[in-house]
Amino acid sequence: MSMIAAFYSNKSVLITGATGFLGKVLMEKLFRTSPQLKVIYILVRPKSGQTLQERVFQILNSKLFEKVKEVCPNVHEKIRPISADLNQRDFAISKEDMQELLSCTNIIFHCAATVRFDAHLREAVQLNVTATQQLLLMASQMPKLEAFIHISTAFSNCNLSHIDEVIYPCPVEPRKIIDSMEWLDDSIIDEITPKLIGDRPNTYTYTKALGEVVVQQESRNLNVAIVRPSIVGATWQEPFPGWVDNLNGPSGLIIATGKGFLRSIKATPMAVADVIPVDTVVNLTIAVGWYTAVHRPKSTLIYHSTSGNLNPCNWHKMGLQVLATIEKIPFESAFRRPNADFTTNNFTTQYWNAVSHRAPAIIYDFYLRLTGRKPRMLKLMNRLLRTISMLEYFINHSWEWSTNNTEMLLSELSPEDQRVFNFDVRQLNWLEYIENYVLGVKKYLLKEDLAGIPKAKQHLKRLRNIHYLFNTALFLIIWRLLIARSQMARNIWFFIVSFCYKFISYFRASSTLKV
Ligand SMILES: CCCCCCCCCCCCCCCCCCCCCCCCCC(=O)SCCNC(=O)CCNC(=O)[C@H](O)C(C)(C)COP(=O)(O)OP(=O)(O)OC[C@H]1O[C@@H](n2cnc3c(N)ncnc32)[C@H](O)[C@@H]1OP(=O)(O)O
Ligand SMILES: NC(=O)C1=CN([C@@H]2O[C@H](COP(=O)(O)OP(=O)(O)OC[C@H]3O[C@@H](n4cnc5c(N)ncnc54)[C@H](OP(=O)(O)O)[C@@H]3O)[C@@H](O)[C@H]2O)C=CC1
Repeated sequence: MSMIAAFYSNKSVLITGATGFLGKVLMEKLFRTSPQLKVIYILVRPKSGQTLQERVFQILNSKLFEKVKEVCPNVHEKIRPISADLNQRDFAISKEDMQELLSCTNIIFHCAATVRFDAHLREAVQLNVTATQQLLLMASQMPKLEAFIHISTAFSNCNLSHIDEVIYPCPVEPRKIIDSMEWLDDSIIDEITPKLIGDRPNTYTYTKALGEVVVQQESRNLNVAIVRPSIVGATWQEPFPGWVDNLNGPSGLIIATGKGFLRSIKATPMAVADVIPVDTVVNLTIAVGWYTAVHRPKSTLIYHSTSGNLNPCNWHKMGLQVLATIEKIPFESAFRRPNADFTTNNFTTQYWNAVSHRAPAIIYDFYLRLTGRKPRMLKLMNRLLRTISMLEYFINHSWEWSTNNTEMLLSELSPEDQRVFNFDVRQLNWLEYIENYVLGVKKYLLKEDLAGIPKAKQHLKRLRNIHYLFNTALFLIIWRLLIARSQMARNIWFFIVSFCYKFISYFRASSTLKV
């Protein structure tokens, strides 16, 4: 029997961010491996016109939860959604709910965050720093609490190239930042943001670093641990390979490549692509919860959930495998034939953005206008290029993360736990993983049926013919213009024609001689 699974039986777990990508997989795994778990409280806000119950219902009825329902048929009774908004004071939780949380919670997994790279500093501080501080305050009033697990990111210190499993100090104290956000107006915050974030690329990584310092400073006598995942990708094995449900990280770029929108990207091909499957992160997180509660380490331990130092893959290999898979399993209704390349400097990037991204979008918009429809492709392309410019930092740098604590934890697990909560990334076969990832993007994100593959292939053939036709027409037009206007072009043309004529005549003559 798995010791970790047994540990979670009869426990009351509190998860923030349970409706997010990582949170859903965490909840699924906890229920599947510990069906005797007492309850999972999830802090949820109503969203997109859906009530809490409707949101939970939607999650439980998704494909991700199919296996759970087999082992834990009453799973819906064990999820207790609590109305909460982490941006509000006391999270806007009702008194009764707060009382229940304070008196019953055994383990907290704090996953909620804003992961947007362009979030305004005030918004990012509120969710990634202030809410963490408030949650710690709440946790300190929970008599039954055994462990508080905070999910951060491996990029919280991306201004360094070698990152250890320690908390690095921030030049300005998080408390001062929290206070100043309350009285500074937006224009002043906008002005000081670049100075505060320094050599980090965005407010996200900066506020996640502040969040870690808050965890260290305000954890009092709680058992606290921090998990730092790198770029979280689709599931590797569980509950099934390739599951993904949002566009973050590589997923959006895989779609953009497969649909033929993204044809080139500025990247360092040999830089490490530190992607980590979401189920690996979740297995580590659950094991960290167990270890922190049972072994009560004296200090806050940080665990890196990264792949680069144990089983590295680079962007070149990843890109090639993405393209190879898309060729086998094409996406439907592609805009152009998928054929992406890496550029390495600003000039070639700008050139290919103009020629390969914006020009076809302008031509397509022209076609839409001619056929009486509203042009939309250039707008879409500009948004994609803006998104890519924000991700570029992460595909043009390499980092080294030490994984001593993660490896120590792996060695502490029984063989059964190592199997059930496998986070040994050395066993990951990248080519297989990427293939399943692309397939998962097609099935679960784009919701495309595999029966449509022959039609998608047919569409790509049509696009190839249009491409050839377009290039031939373009060549003929340019040639016609040149011939009409330039004596030199005419001379070159006559030289080529006479050269070809002589060449053919020579071959004819030599073959006649042989006969
Ligand atoms: C030799 C040949 C080789 C061949 C070569 C082949 C080459 C081909 C290669 C093939 C691929 C190989 C893999 C390479 C992947 C590398 C990825 C690295 C990522 C690392 C990041 C992780 C680091 C840190 C990890 C962490 O710790 S944190 C988690 C990560 N956090 C995020 O990833 C949030 C990012 N996003 C935002 O920050 C917001 O999205 C925002 C951008 C502000 C826009 O924001 P906004 O414009 O306001 O609006 P949105 O609604 O958000 O989006 C607006 C529109 O863009 C769409 N769209 C949103 N996203 C994405 C996305 N990703 N990718 C694409 N599209 C996206 C959305 O569909 C919407 O489209 P539309 O509706 O217009 O049609
Ligand atoms: N995805 C990645 O590549 C990586 C993620 N991480 C970390 O993992 C954690 C989870 O990320 P991920 O699942 O990808 O992110 P998602 O964006 O998918 O999920 C974020 C979660 O936070 C919740 N949330 C946001 N704002 C509020 C609020 N005001 N009140 C209540 N809940 C709120 C969201 O709820 P709602 O559904 O209502 O919006 C959602 O459940 C984060 O801490 C992130 O920093 C770390 C490294 C990489």
